[in-house]
Amino acid sequence: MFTIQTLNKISEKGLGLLDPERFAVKDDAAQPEGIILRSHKMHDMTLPESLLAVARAGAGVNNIPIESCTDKGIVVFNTPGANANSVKELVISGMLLSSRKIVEGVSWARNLKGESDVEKTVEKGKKDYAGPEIMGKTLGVIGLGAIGVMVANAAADLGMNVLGFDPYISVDSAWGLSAGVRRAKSLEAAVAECDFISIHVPLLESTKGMVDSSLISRMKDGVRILNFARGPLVNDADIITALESGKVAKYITDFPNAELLNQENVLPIPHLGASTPEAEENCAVMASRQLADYLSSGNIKNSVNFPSVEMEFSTDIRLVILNRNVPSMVGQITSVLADEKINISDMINKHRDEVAVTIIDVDGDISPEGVKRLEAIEGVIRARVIKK
Ligand SMILES: NC(=O)c1ccc[n+]([C@@H]2O[C@H](COP(=O)([O-])OP(=O)(O)OC[C@H]3O[C@@H](n4cnc5c(N)ncnc54)[C@H](O)[C@@H]3O)[C@@H](O)[C@H]2O)c1
Ligand SMILES: O=C(O)CC[C@@H](O)C(=O)O
Repeated sequence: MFTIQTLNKISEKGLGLLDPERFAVKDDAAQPEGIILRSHKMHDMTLPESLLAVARAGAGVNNIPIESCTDKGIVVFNTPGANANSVKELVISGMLLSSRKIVEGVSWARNLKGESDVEKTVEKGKKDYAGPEIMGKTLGVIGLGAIGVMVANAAADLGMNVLGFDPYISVDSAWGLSAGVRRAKSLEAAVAECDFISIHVPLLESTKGMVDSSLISRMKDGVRILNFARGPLVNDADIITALESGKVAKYITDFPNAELLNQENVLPIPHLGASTPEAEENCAVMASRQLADYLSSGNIKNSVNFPSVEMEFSTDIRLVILNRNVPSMVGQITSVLADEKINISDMINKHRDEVAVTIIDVDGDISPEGVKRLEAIEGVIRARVIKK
């Protein structure tokens, strides 16, 4: 039986896939083997010794201490693309809301409650809430992954001129882009001629503060910037200065904070990008499946810190070993098994950057001492036995 701890509310559509005979799902557990979460920040948490895997029901993993997880042999998963459509729809709404003064107009109309001739006042006052269409305007999309590609394509379908920038674009994303999306050769070139700029990159040391005064100075006056990726990608002090001078007309952000709320031209959205039943279910289903598969078979799909690996069971007993990607690991592991007189039925070894995964199906049982000998090999991070 594996214990799965949930650190946020996770859709039952996903958790319901976890067989109750094999998985106990709890929101409080001292020694869980698995964790499923959304935006809960794990950085201050002591990682339990029992923890084998963390599944992020979502895309961003900046709330998870990835390096510590890797060092402790904890496999971290995310759910690429599972909430992309939900974010795309909100980005398109964000462009429309900020261009057409819809929020201001709605708020004005609500305040007419109780007035005698509302129809007449509406027709007279509506001129203050006119705003331009987005068709024919230029959008710059920074980051062309699951969300960026969908945003770029939807904007092109709405008749916008779209420029995309992503120096690390994947082959799949490049194939998925509409022919109408133009490629910008640099970040500066991507933003220079845009009426709207939408950011869709992960929060990393290298992307933190990427929208700062220097980049803003390259933009058109009156540009509207959309941030549905992560707050710290935009330098708050610099965007506030630009909003106050009118250089930036609107900042539409899914990550409001106290300072930004003081700004009239900030459109604050309470992190609703992935808050649709569809996205919540897609993410929960994907996260639950990936976590259950790893715990019960050692197979890995969509991990952000260990390689993908998959092998059908060929016997009833399987060893899953997470190790450093250094020479002679497989030789040392198999010689321990030979010493223990254990026959290997099938085996796979995959590496990614500094780490590797070795799955070995064996014919006989392996003793706890045998597992300890495997774990004692320098470079082995973790070894465990799975019985089918
Ligand atoms: N608001 C929300 O609720 C919500 C929901 C989902 C994702 N997100 C955020 O959006 C981000 C993107 O999500 P995704 O699903 O598209 O991820 P993704 O991994 O599919 O795409 C990210 C893209 O950014 C590109 N990239 C990385 N560094 C770059 C740089 N310096 N310049 C340009 N491009 C760069 C990558 O090559 C990749 O193509 C996530 O990391 C997450 O932080 C927010
Ligand atoms: O779970 C959420 O509501 C937000 C998820 C989102 O920020 C993500 O990175 O996928």
